[in-house]
Order: sequence, then structure tokens, then C-alpha cells
Amino acid sequence: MASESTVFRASTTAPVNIAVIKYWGKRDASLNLPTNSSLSVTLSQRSLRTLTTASCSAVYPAADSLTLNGKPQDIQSSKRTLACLSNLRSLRQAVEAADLTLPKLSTLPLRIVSENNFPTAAGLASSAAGFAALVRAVADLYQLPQSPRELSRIARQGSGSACRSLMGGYVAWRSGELEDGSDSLAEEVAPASHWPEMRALILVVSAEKKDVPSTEGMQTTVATSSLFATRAASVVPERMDAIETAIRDRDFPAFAEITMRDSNSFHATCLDSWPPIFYMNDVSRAAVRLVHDINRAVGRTVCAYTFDAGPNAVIYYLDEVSELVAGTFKAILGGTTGGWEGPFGQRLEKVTAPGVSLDQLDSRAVTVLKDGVARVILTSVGEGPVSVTEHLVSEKGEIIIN
Ligand SMILES: Nc1ncnc2c1ncn2[C@@H]1O[C@H](COP(=O)(O)OP(=O)(O)OP(=O)(O)O)[C@@H](O)[C@H]1O
Ligand SMILES: C[C@@](O)(CCOP(=O)(O)OP(=O)(O)O)CC(=O)O
Repeated sequence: MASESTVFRASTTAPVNIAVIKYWGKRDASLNLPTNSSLSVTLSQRSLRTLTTASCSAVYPAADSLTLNGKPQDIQSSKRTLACLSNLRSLRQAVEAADLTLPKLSTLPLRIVSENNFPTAAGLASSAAGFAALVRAVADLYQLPQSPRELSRIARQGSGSACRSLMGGYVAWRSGELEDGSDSLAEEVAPASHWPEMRALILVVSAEKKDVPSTEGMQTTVATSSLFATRAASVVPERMDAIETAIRDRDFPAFAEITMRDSNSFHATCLDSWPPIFYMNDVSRAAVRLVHDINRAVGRTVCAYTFDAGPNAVIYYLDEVSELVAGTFKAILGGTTGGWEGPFGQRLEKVTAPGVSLDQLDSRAVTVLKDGVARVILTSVGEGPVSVTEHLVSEKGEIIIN
């Protein structure tokens, strides 16, 4: 039986996702509605994940609170977090109104505690995993009946890309057309099990906080880039159709070419902004060069790069060419970086020579990459949020710091 001092809790983990068709540009900044649809691959939580506990209790101080990586966050000035919490509370109120025997959790202050197992605000999509975990954990605490698709509408208001982290596998965020944003939702294009061989090698170029935050960068692009309108109106819609077909057919060369072209198109609109925005740097460009060199040397498209709002490269490839692709990057970087072990590194353990001979690669790009990559993360397509019993808030309501 619940008493005055009961602490209600629910915990979840949530994944990062990396877009292959990029979301860049808002048609409504307050509702966080995008100018174009986008599509991403959800990455395995065996490598990167957010763990969030949502709790509520009458013994807590009156204001809702969020502690991230051990530090209290000022959520009262974060409109986005407040929007997510207020939407979730309204849904809980509806549940309570329909069943008067339920505890009135919607009236209790929330204590939310979260940890990212990777750097926050460093271009590794922490906001995506973070807001997806926050929404999922509070929805579980409130025992809401809404589907991940419906919850994605709420997570979108925290951070656009977060709506895609509520599902596993291959996920589209449909931009929608309605002014109130009710049709701007994420949906699964294919589960991870449809194409489980997809691997992602993340080359961490810089784990520093980035120069131009995504929200500000995309506003500048929408307002000033003449390339941008064509991208949103025709380039992306055609690519969305084509990449969904490629995913359905498990056609890696098509998937890869669209992914690389879309990353290039997004960064071209950044360069075309005024003043120009640069997210990629010399190390990123060396990664681009090497991916093209590997594909040329192999004689077919076996790997694809993509870059978000920062210099880190994400390289997609299929497990069957691990030796060729990751093996080559390991031969270049292995001595200077860690991260090759772990659940997806097994095929590389015995690799001693590069899959593609280093003579076939641009030697300057090899040196720049070797000097510029701090760490790698070897991962895979993965599942959506998972309910867990590991809590970051004790039964008495104390914050647990790991
Ligand atoms: N676990 C979390 N719980 C709640 N909010 C989080 C969490 N992790 C990150 N955030 C929010 O996301 C912000 C970081 O988002 P930002 O877009 O700057 O970086 P990023 O997501 O790491 O990079 P990018 O979006 O370019 O990939 C943090 O300042 C915080 O407000
Ligand atoms: C380049 C991107 O990673 C941009 C992500 O932007 P955010 O989702 O971080 O932006 P806000 O909605 O303003 O929080 C591309 C993508 O993930 O689709």
C-alpha cells in the first residue's frame, strides 16, 4: 500500500541514433517541427546508452528536478524539458481521471536522475538518448498506455532527434504538415532484426563541446542559405523514398551512397549559411577521403560516412566486410586509440594486416586521421529503450551516484 512517504520509481535505458537522412531546419521552433523528414539507425545500447530513473513522491521538495551525470540541472529555465514533463503529466491526469483508485502521481514532484555513459554535448547525440530516456522513464512511472510512436511526439519537443530514439532499428521521423505538429512523429521503417548486420564505427575526433549548437546552427541555415530550400523541398523527399527502399531490400551500396550524399548535402547548406558554419574539420575530411579510397580499392561500396553537427565520423558497413573496413581503420589507428574491443570487435581480434593495403590509400589522409582520432566506438544497429531494474534513485528517494 502506498503511504505519504512512498517513492514511486521507473528506470529505462535509451539509445543514441545517427541519422542517414539529416534533420536540419525547423518550420516551427517552439513546437520543434522540422522542415524535412529524416531517417536514422538506432545504435546498440551495449556501447552507448543513457540510463534514467524517473521518480515521484510527496516527500520531495515541490519543484521537479533533474540530475544529469551527478549535477543538478536548471530545468525551470529549460522550456524543452518543461514541455515534455507537462505533456506527460497531462496524459497521467487523464489516466487518473478514468480510474479514481489510482494514486495521484500527477500531483507529486518529480525527481529524475540520468547518466550518459559517453560525453554529453559533444556531437554524440546525447540529447537524443537523453530526452528519449526521460520521456520513456516518466511514461513508465506514470504507466501511460501511449505507444512509442505517440510518445515520440513528446520527445520531439525535448530535442528533434530524440523522437527517433524511442524505437530500435531503422526509424523515420515524418515531418508532418499540420500546424500543431500532431502528425510530426517517428515510426519504425524496419526493426533491427531486419538488417542486424549493420555496423557503425564512430571515429571520435573531438569530445569537446561544439562551437555552434544544432538549434542555433539550423536557424541560421534556414534564414540565410539559398541551397537549403531545394534540399528541404525536393532533395530530401526523394532520398527518403530511395533509402527506405534500400533498407527494405537490404541494398548496402544504395543505402551507403544516399547516406554519404545526404551528409555532404547537409554540410553544404552549413557552408552556404551566412556567416558560414563549419562542423567538419581536416580530420573529418581525411575520413571521407579514406572511405572513398577503401570503396575504390575494393571495387564496390562497402562503407559509408556520415557527420552530424561536429567533426566525429560515423562509418556504416556490414559485418561481413568488417576485416576490410574496420580492419583497415584499425591498422591505421589501432596503436593510438582504444575502443576496438567489446561485443562487436570479435572479428577484428585476429586481424593483423589492413583489409585494404595502405598503399592504396591517400598517405596524407592516413597521417591526418592517425593524429586526429582520439578514440573509436565500434557498435551496431540496436534496439529501442529498455525497462531496467537498476535505479538511480533509492527506495527512500536518495540520488544514487555511480
Ligand atoms: N541524459 C540526459 N537527460 C536529459 N537531458 C540530457 C541528457 N543528456 C543530454 N541532455 C540534454 O542535451 C543537451 C546536449 O545536447 P546537444 O545537442 O548540445 O549535444 P549532443 O546531443 O551531444 O550533440 P548532437 O545533438 O550534435 O549529436 C544537454 O545539455 C542536456 O540539456
Ligand atoms: C545534425 C543532426 O544531428 C541534428 C540534430 O539536431 P537536434 O535534434 O540536436 O536539434 P534540436 O531539435 O534543436 O534539439 C541531424 C539529425 O540527427 O538528424
